[in-house]
Amino acid sequence: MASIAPPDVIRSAYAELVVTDLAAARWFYVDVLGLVVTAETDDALYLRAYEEYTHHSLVLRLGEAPALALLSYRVRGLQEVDAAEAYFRDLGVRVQRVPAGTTLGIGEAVRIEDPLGFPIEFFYDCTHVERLTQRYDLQPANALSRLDHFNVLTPDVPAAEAYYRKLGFGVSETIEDADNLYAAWLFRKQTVHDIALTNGDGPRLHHLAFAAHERGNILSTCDLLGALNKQGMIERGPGRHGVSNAFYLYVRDPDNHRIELYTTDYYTGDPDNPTVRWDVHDDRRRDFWGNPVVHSWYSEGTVVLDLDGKPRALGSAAASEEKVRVGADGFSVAEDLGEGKLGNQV
Ligand SMILES: O=S(=O)(O)c1ccc(O)c(O)c1
Ligand SMILES: [Fe+2]
Repeated sequence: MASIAPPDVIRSAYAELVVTDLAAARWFYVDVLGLVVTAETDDALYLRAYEEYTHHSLVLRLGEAPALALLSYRVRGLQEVDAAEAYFRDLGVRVQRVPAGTTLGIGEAVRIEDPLGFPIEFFYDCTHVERLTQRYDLQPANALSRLDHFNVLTPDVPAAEAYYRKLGFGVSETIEDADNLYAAWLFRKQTVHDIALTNGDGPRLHHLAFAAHERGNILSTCDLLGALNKQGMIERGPGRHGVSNAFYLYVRDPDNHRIELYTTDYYTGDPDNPTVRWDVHDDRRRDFWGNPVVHSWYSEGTVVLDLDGKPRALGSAAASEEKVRVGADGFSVAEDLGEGKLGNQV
């Protein structure tokens, strides 16, 4: 029997995070990161970045405990929402068809619990709102332009990569060695990734990333956090990634969700775009300047909910990149060298 074609996914479009203090989250995402409020209710905030005309790219919903409630992809038309329903019913995963307005601003959609254990949505119709690309009168120094990607923790990266390749995603970069595939970056839009797969106990969310137009926007967030004496919210960076070539900063929000600010990756739109394969022993892979990766970046992630809002149990990862002896991480080599010495110091 002919296999059913996957839905035509355009891009990673929005995520819904559960936060335990909506006012604290509003301060962080609006007053500090500068996201724009499209809509606000007693228990939810609908936020977007300056280049976005679709209703939102981030929903913050008040709840008991921090969690990821949904990762949502936009597809190329309502017929692709139908295609998503057919594809995933055939795949045998849990599928829900939800009416327009289930999420404010979003039309009819299909929601699934994907084979990796994540709550995923596919939609097309949505409310259009003012695109603020040239509203320089509103934009702060650290303005963000758009949601760029999701990064998820999963115990079986090879299986996850195969699942997303079957969904029509291209593989832009990987981190591997002879025995393991530790991480993979996959795309539908013509940049490095819409989804990245990070080896670790999962399903958990590793981070959501927003793109900025230039490094200065990201450095302004660093300066703002310092000025507010909130520099402790910076987890990793600023720096230059090896994988993706992007300039980056990772911050943790009041509920410890990880947000990446990201700029200047590269075009991947030609059909023969080559996959960049990094050896896990190359200490430029995670930070091109060889700066160490902090332990929390490897070990911590956000709990994921199922479609009933219940936290998912975790599967444990077999291999661990963190344990591979690499100078850049400092951390792993330092363990070998005893107290205080960084592996990349002579
Ligand atoms: O740290 S990595 O260089 O592997 C990296 C590359 C791109 C990303 O978006 C990321 O979060 C992490
Ligand atoms: Fe990222």
